[in-house]
Amino acid sequence: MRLWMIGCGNMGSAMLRRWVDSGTVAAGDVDVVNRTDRALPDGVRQARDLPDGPLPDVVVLGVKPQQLADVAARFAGRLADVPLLVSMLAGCDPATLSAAFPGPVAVQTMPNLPVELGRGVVAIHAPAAPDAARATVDRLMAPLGLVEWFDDPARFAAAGALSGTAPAFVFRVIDALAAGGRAIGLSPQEAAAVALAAVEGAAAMAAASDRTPAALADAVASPGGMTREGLNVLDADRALDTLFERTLTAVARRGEEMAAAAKG
Ligand SMILES: NC(=O)C1=CN([C@@H]2O[C@H](COP(=O)(O)OP(=O)(O)OC[C@H]3O[C@@H](n4cnc5c(N)ncnc54)[C@H](OP(=O)(O)O)[C@@H]3O)[C@@H](O)[C@H]2O)C=CC1
Ligand SMILES: O=C(O)[C@@H]1CCC=N1
Repeated sequence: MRLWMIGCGNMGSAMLRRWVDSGTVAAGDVDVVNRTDRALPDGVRQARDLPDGPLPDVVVLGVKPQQLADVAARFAGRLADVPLLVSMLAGCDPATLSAAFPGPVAVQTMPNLPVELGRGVVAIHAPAAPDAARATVDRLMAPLGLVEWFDDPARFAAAGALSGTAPAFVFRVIDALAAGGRAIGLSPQEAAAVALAAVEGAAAMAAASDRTPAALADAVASPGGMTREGLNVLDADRALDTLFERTLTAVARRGEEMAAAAKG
């Protein structure tokens, strides 16, 4: 599959590394347009402009949403006959993408950073995409992790808000657990190592188990033991639930603002 990627920063390069590592795309079949060179897989070509020659099978758009108008002004004409445009721009729906880039079938996605390890989530929204385009997108996204299509825009927005941002919140949780470890006497290095290993093990166990996370938490909490005392703090007044409800509500509200701005 031949790809052109316009904007290949933190998120685009994570996807690209997985595509190349998994053999989904050959590095030599990828041309990246960035404003400056980035560390990308060997064999990927990068430049300041689109290459001459035949059009690719797919254009992947990975700039910031605020840069959509600029890149459309520069590249839309050249891309009019490309079959498929896959965007990762938060808030830019298929209609907005098609208005900016007339011609290709426009597919809105919301990936997250762990796609680099094939352990990510990719939410996809393209209700009008024909079956052939959907099949190409599925082939491209399958090696990245969990792939979910949402025809309903509100559910896509909610899923993307959760999946796109959750890695950042989990990274914060790792740091917060380490801070807790320091507070009870561990060195910074010890606390960081123990917190990360505990989160990694717990996430892997939750993924492998047929028990719910709540049941697994109960399995950790021996009656009358240490864990129950800690859970009592987290659960009091729904403290942790309330914190994440407020967090995701703020995320969703910002997503709505970005979607409104993208529509102009
Ligand atoms: N980071 C994440 O976890 C997620 C990000 N996204 C989406 O991915 C997109 C990119 O985000 P992210 O990777 O974090 O941001 P980055 O800033 O890391 O990447 C943006 C890339 O676009 C390039 N770029 C900017 N302007 C132009 C231009 N005019 N022409 C060509 N290339 C350009 C930048 O190059 P340079 O650095 O040289 O300016 C950079 O490589 C956003 O739309 C975001 O909504 C979606 C889900 C998760
Ligand atoms: O913060 C953002 O807007 C992007 C989308 C989800 C993750 N990063």
